Amino acid sequence: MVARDIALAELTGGRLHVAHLSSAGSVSMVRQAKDRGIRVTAEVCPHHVWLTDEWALGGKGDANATGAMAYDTTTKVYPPLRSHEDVAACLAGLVDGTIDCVATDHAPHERASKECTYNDAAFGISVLETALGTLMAPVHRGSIDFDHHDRAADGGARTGAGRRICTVCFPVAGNARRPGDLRPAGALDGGCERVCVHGPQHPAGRRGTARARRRDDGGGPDRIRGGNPVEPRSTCMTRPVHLALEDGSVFTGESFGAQRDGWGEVVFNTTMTGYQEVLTDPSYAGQMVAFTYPLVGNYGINRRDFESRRIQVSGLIVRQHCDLPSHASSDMTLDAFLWEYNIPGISGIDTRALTRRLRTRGVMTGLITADEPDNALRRLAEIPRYDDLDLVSTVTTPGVYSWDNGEHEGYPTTPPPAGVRRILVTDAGVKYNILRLLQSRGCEVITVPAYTPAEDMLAMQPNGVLLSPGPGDPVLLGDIVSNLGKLIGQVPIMGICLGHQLAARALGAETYKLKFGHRGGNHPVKDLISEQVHITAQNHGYAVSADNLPAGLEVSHINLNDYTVEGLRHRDLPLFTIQYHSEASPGPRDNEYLFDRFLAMVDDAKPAGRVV
Ligand SMILES: NC(=O)CC[C@H](N)C(=O)O
Repeated sequence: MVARDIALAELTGGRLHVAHLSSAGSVSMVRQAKDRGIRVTAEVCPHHVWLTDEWALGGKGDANATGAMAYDTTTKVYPPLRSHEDVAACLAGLVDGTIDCVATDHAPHERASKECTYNDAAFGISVLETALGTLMAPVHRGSIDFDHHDRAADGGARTGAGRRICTVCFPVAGNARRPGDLRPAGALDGGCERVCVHGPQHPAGRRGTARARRRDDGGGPDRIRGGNPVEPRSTCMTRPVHLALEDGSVFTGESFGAQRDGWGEVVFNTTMTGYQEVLTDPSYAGQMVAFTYPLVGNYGINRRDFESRRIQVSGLIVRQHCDLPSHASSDMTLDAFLWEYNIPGISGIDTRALTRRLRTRGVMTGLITADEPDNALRRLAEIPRYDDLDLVSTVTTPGVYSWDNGEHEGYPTTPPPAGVRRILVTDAGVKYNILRLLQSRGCEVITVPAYTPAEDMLAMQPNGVLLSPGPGDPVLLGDIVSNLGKLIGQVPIMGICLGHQLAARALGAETYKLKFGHRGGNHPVKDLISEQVHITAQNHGYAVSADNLPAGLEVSHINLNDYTVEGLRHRDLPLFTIQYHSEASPGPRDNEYLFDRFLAMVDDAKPAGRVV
């Protein structure tokens, strides 16, 4: 291929640049072409001047050590790693100027694309951190000069390999998107999130003053560096942050999203997908969510999947976040999304250990901060406790709006056309999918603030009222509970999650706090009416007590994990309630039947003071 292209360049007088030169044959062809005055330039990747195909056998290049590390997927590159002869030829070509520069196109990888068989692994070596380090190996060996300028045979000046390395570290992610955005390491606290420092004199080294960050690449750099004579001086830094918990434990990770402190009740969610819906679910207000699924952000962010207008969690805790999402509808990375809404994230912590701690100790208040751990723990004591906060007032809509695949201020003053049910949704933290599902079932959907007096709601002549989910402890919402007391019995009601808890309290039932709550997409719940078991999406930390239920109220759904109450119905009044997220988003959709059950109840009931 190189010979053909050189011949074409010679024939046409055009210019040829050979990218990723890697074989001895190609080096010699380029050398001869240059000697003959053909306009050809070439580049080589750092790994092709140092690593041989023996690295693929494991043992850090020791061909006799084939074993567990054989076919190390981090060595799968294109062009492939080649023989000693090829490597020597590339090195010689770099030294004598046949090869004009060292170039990399960086290939950071998600762990998953390298933690698989050699055949399945993606091509590429993560060079964001290793490029210079690898290149420095022959420099340290004395085979190549970093700075030396010599005079080539043709009289032109040649520059040392280090001066000819071309690295482009963008996008680095976070807020540094263009070269001009990058600032020196000292500016880390001033807003620059991640800085890549490449240079032979860089004093920090890998374990220097700034924490070295392993790129999301399947562990390539570390695995390749281990045992390598290279003293890597190419460092990618990120801001270390801590997650301090009420029980005195501190998890140290790396900052992503907004660089500011975040605090709230730390809860874990076991869903494997649906991070956009979770982050925008208003029921998470006042909480920092830890995903047990280890990779979050891999399909990016698109506004169609939002469940409210903004991010509602006060912090995000992940094992690994993905900087290179892959999805046709993705507008931005998870990192940028958090940045946009000024929400801090911490990644790189052992979320499994965190989850076990939360399961054992129960949910706890936490603080994400770059402050020293001792300080962080001291400050934790002053942070308001989740159970004492009225969070509904922070998420409810300020005004009435109607839903028609989007929000419209106000509501129609005329009754809906015949046959169309008017459903009011009280917004204590409503999720858009509730509105979507009602609208798709032919309802006129009007959302009202959580504190709307019952009389005002009834004056809007609804056919039914849906009590929305929402954040916080229902015990704190006495006003809403007494208001509901005036509504129950006047109009068919379905309550979801917080709506379920509030309706239960209005009828005289008790609620209590669960140790670590239910948050995920796979909770089995039995519908005692249909006798069917459904897999459900959940997000709640409180539950209705099955003991001493008031007369007329009976349990309709139970959680098959812990037998807690997951639904109630009233024997005499048009009311039923569900503790979990029947609207899904995220999670299994097989619970939408409850909306049909609600509308059947609406259709059975007499219209409240209005003739349809
Ligand atoms: N999703 C919700 O509505 C949650 C209800 C309530 N805040 C709880 O945690 O139990």
